[in-house]
Amino acid sequence: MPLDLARGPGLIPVPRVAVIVVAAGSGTRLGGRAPKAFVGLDAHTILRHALRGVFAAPAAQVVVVAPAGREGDALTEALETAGDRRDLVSIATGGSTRQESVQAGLHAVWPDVEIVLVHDAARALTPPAVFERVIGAIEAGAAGAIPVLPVIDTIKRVDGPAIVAAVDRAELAAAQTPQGFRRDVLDAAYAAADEDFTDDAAVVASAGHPVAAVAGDPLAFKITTPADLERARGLVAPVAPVTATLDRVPPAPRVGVGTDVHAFGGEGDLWLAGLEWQGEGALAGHSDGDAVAHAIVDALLSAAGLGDIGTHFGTDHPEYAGAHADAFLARTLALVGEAGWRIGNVAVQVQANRPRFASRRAEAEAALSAALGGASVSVSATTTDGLGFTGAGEGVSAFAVALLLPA
Ligand SMILES: Nc1ccn([C@@H]2O[C@H](COP(=O)(O)OP(=O)(O)OP(=O)(O)O)[C@@H](O)[C@H]2O)c(=O)n1
Ligand SMILES: C[C@](O)(CO)[C@H](O)COP(=O)(O)O
Repeated sequence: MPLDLARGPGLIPVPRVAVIVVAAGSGTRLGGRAPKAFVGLDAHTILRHALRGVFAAPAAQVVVVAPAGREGDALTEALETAGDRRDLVSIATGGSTRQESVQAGLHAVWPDVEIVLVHDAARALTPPAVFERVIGAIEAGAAGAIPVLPVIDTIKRVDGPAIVAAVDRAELAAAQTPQGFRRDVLDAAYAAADEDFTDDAAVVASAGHPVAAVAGDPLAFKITTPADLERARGLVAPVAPVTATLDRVPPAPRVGVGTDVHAFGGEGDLWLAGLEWQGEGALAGHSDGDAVAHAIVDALLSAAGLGDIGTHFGTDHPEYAGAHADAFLARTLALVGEAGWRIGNVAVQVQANRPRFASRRAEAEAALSAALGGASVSVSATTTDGLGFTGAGEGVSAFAVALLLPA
């Protein structure tokens, strides 16, 4: 039965659509160092690219289903993509199968939502028009609709190494996402499902509902293997000027800058440049106030185009309250690595009357380098001839520069 709603200039409300973005898979076939959704395509992750397409669709709610432990990062990606639609974002924790992750997302869908689309983050380059076709089919009366592409290869049925039969490919289609359903149909089908299916259309079909097909899009391919990742990276890479060279242009290195300031007045001993300075006054801050480490974090994140320290370590990440440099730097190293970068070098300068760095400079460089996986880190220190707040001994300032190279 069609949803009894039509688009009109303020007369009849349009049905409210939620998009569940399942991003909790591990990506074993990709073989990456991070959950697949957090692997970089360019300066941004697969999840960020997927969310761009989702936020371009007419969604009233966007539920991102994240791997356990990565909910904060998923929230960051969603909020940064949402722009002025941040109120639409919800986060859920995924399960060990796609079906469990979808179920977790369904629990987070708001009560007034009438149409639910389920979309693989791994189909990161899906054009917004695909979302519109799926929504349109449901508004027109389908209980469910999925995008499909014709199968282009000749298909055989096999038994081990033996070809058993030819299969008529005209009867086949390759299923993509977003897969959309009337909310009541999807909820009931998921509640009743007693086996594991690879897509939502199969869950709904097992509950006895017909599912319609709409045209898919080649750009909605799923990033599954390293070859898929290369293809996606090629599609998002800026086009090199034809005059530059006939050879492939390698990705350019990127530099970033960061500064941080903390006032004295914290509790306990001072922590600065990854070292504990017993007998020196502590800096105040949400974490340990290590301005040197924080300036380095900002420099690395800015070089990678990943925002700044507030983006990844703000008050919505309570696990970093009181944390020391090693926790901040290790996480930052992972973030830039997942985005496809390795550290060339980092240089940081401290402005402070105290502590005196001369006797511990090598120790500080070693501690910061170790936290950054062995990257080259140089530390310099200066006073400001009694000028400014550092000259008055009120606090510490640090300025860092970082160079990133394509991984
Ligand atoms: N437990 C899972 C498994 C998959 N997915 C999501 O479902 C989509 C399709 O999964 P797919 O990419 O095929 O699976 P992965 O588990 O990510 O990869 P692999 O099978 O290679 O491990 C992806 O966006 C993935 O993040 C999920 O949210 N939770
Ligand atoms: C929903 C889906 O994208 C349909 O193609 C699904 O994730 C497929 O998973 P699989 O890797 O093809 O099993």
